[in-house]
Amino acid sequence: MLFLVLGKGKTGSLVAEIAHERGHGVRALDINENRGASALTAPTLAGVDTVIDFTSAEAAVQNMRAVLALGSRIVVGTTGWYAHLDEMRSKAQKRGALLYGTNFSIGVQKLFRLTAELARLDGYQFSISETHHNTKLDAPSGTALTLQEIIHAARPGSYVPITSHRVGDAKGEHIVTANSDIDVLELRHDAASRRGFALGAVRAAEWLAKQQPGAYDFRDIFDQL
Ligand SMILES: NC(=O)C1=CN([C@@H]2O[C@H](COP(=O)(O)OP(=O)(O)OC[C@H]3O[C@@H](n4cnc5c(N)ncnc54)[C@H](OP(=O)(O)O)[C@@H]3O)[C@@H](O)[C@H]2O)C=CC1
Ligand SMILES: O=C(O)C1=N[C@H](C(=O)O)C[C@H](O)C1
Repeated sequence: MLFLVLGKGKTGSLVAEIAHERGHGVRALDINENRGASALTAPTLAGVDTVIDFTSAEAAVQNMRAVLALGSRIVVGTTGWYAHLDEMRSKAQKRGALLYGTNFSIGVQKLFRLTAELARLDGYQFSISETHHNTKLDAPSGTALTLQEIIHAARPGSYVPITSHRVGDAKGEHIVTANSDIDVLELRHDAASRRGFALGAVRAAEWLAKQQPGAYDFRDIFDQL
């Protein structure tokens, strides 16, 4: 397959490396080559199976609009753009295809499922802590917001605070804590490197290349990889 990776930063560069290791053709664009989604034209996308975006929230929205308008497929790992989710889902259901996820690590997908199970426990107060590198632009992390949404789905209206920490080059730690008067339960995922995110994104791009137009959340499809 041929993938076009948008963003040559910490994660995008690893996505390109892993896609190449898995035998795919890879092209990559940085901000100077794709400012305002300027590179995302029909000639650039001709022959590309899936575009993969690890840029910024503002750029990702511009990139999704351009890719979907041309009827192409895009995997979006970038976080912080979810105020535009309904718009992007509706565009992708008509033309192209979109797969998005706050976290492409399979370990975190398991954490999501375990959190849904834990959140069914009565008599506990839930809280979330996330720790990332100090160049991260969004807070709370997309993953922490997903964890909060999962707990709210089980316990509507409950107070679930998120604490964000920014430390050195921390790759991404998420802790879900359930506190009662008699005990404390914790679920913790700590990324040792960015490889889990990048590998998940490449596998998602391989999967999306074979799908019909539509909008897909990585949480709903990772079992199919
Ligand atoms: N879903 C997941 O599993 C994961 C999600 N993420 C998310 O991915 C995003 C990127 O993270 P990370 O790699 O750490 O960030 P980086 O800042 O290291 O990389 C982002 C890169 O994208 C570049 N860029 C900005 N706009 C464009 C554009 N229009 N076209 C091409 N490149 C562009 C930036 O350039 P410049 O710096 O010059 O602006 C930068 O080099 C974040 O939102 C992060 O939260 C990260 C890891 C896992
Ligand atoms: O910016 C990051 O680095 C990460 N961002 C994602 C998020 O916001 O949850 C996923 C992962 O934790 C790494």
